[in-house]
Amino acid sequence: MATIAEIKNELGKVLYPGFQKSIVEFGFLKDVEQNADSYVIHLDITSSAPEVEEELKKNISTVLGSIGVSNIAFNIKKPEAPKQQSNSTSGQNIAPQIKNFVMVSSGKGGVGKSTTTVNLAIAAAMQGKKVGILDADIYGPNIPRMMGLRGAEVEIVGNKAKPFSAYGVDVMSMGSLMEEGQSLIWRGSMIMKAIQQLLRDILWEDLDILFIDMPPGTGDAQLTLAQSVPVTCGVNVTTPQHVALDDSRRSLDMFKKLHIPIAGIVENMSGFICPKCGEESDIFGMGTCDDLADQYNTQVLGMLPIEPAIREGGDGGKPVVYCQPESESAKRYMQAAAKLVAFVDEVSEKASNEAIQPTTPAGVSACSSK
Ligand SMILES: Nc1ncnc2c1ncn2[C@@H]1O[C@H](COP(=O)(O)OP(=O)(O)OP(=O)(O)O)[C@@H](O)[C@H]1O
Repeated sequence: MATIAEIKNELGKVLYPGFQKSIVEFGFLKDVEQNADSYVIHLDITSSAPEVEEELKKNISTVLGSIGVSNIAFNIKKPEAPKQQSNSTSGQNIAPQIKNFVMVSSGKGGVGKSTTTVNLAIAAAMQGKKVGILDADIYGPNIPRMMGLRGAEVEIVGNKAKPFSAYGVDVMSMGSLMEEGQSLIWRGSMIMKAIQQLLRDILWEDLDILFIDMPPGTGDAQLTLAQSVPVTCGVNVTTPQHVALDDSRRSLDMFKKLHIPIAGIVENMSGFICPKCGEESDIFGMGTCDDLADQYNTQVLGMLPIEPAIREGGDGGKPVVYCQPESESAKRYMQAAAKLVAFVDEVSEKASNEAIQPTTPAGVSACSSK
């Protein structure tokens, strides 16, 4: 007769469908109870998709069968299935009022991902789109500062939070929901819940495009997003040095594995524009992203120079594209946004959301190479 400890130990081998972490690591296993004639496995999962539940039951039965336990009952708590048509791999589309989602990613931190998100989003709004920014960079949420919203109080309506509005764009950030300076150690399950709440519990209006500033790298946040909403396309931000490009490849590979169309690469800190004479000089290299774009069958959306006005705009909450529209950087952001908007329009016209979603079967991680 197996003990509860042995059963829990075996359950540590059961991966959560679509991820490479176990139900125990995610904190989804709540309890194991022994009744007169069965063991009850209590789970609290984040997906409402029936296939996730089925897959879990099957895998748990197999694993426990290997230690001679066959009399199993399940008590699975899960969110209510959304009524809307389901588009993403988990069977969810938790923010159906948003037409398009643009995931802005980078292979590593500090390359200018948030700066790019802010300026591209405002540029798209200036070109007539109804735009929002979701700052999902849980490790360094700095969009509020960049949008001049630092310290602004979140307004709660009913049980939802109302996005801020700045420079013609709706904005919500983890930074506005956490206390300033608060640093959290995020476990996988917390990241998943946080990302889903940022989509579900924020009063997003009907938007043409929601730009999502992701944490750097390729982790649970990216996977959760791709499983929660149909992501229209991804934008990769990198600096031109070859070491940065190597990290970028990981981020671009992630888009491919998640079946997210790649709208393009933004080469940031590409050359330096002298604020005194306006001359452009090469510092980290320029144009190195062209080959990368070719390899991934995509385009370079723009090459943004190191321009003090960009940093000042970010630090001071006065985005360059809006506040200094005559600057070289502002013009390049406008061009990059025009290319991006054209791509978004093309993807959403050509393919139904269903067709552009991750297609990995339950139980196979979207990021595994199997
Ligand atoms: N082209 C640029 N010219 C001048 N300064 C820039 C440029 N791009 C970004 N910066 C500055 O570099 C710093 C880092 O930028 P940002 O916060 O956008 O990077 P990030 O990739 O989002 O970082 P993190 O990984 O911490 O979220 C900021 O101070 C920003 O103002």
